[in-house]
Amino acid sequence: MKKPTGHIDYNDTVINIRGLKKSFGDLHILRGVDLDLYQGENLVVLGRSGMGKSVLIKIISGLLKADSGSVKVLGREVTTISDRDLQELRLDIGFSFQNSALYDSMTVRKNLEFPLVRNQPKLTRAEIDTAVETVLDAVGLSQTINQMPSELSGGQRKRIGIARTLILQPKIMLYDEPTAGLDPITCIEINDLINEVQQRYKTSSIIITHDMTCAKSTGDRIAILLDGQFQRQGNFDEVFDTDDSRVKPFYDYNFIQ
Ligand SMILES: Nc1ncnc2c1ncn2[C@@H]1O[C@H](COP(=O)(O)OP(=O)(O)OP(=O)(O)O)[C@@H](O)[C@H]1O
Repeated sequence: MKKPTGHIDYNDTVINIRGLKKSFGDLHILRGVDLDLYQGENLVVLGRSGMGKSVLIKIISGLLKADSGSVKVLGREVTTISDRDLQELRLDIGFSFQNSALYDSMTVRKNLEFPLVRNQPKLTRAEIDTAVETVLDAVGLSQTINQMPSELSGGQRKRIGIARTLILQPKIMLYDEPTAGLDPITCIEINDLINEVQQRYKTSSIIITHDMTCAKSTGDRIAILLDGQFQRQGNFDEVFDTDDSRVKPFYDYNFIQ
């Protein structure tokens, strides 16, 4: 499916990162990262393994602490935020993990209800049912409501994982390698779903991927993390219009070999 033209507001940002640094001992991973995410935008983050892409989104969502720099998410400075405010902010951030992180002992329905019941205890049974049915419909898996995760394919688990994130109606989605380990057809379906989520839920998203088809079909903008900083940003064609030997292999490996 062709990428739909979104509703990106380039006058409004939901994430602003300036001078972000993070080291683990002598390993200097993020070395002064600057990045903005615009309202309604899908931003794809590329970079070699170990460059710190996952560390970056963990810092954005408050799962890891920055060493220095500023990380503003929906106007809140997460480097100095209180635990209570962070908990509240996290409700606006949907984190789609690589392994889908479903509870294997619960049905799809229970998996989807779980974050709702925990975070919105006053909802009625009917409101919970409607919310579950709505997100399942959004990811095209209404028929799986009573199934166990073990009965689902990898692509279906990925979709349910995304649905479970969407049920809290986050403003920001963070996707960590959404197509990893999936066959090419299922990858295309997940890419389409990411674009549908952007349109339907008006989310702003960061998508970490090594999959160039995913980058091309979901990214309004691509940012490449090189040596601890974002050194190339632009649309897909712009970032790969280069002879930089650190950048070209991403493209060549996927599209030429
Ligand atoms: N909690 C931690 N403690 C120590 N080192 C860590 C921690 N988290 C990440 N690292 C290190 O930081 C580096 C960056 O890790 P990260 O997972 O962000 O890489 P990545 O760019 O997402 O890689 P990949 O593409 O392989 O997923 C790695 O060397 C990793 O070992």
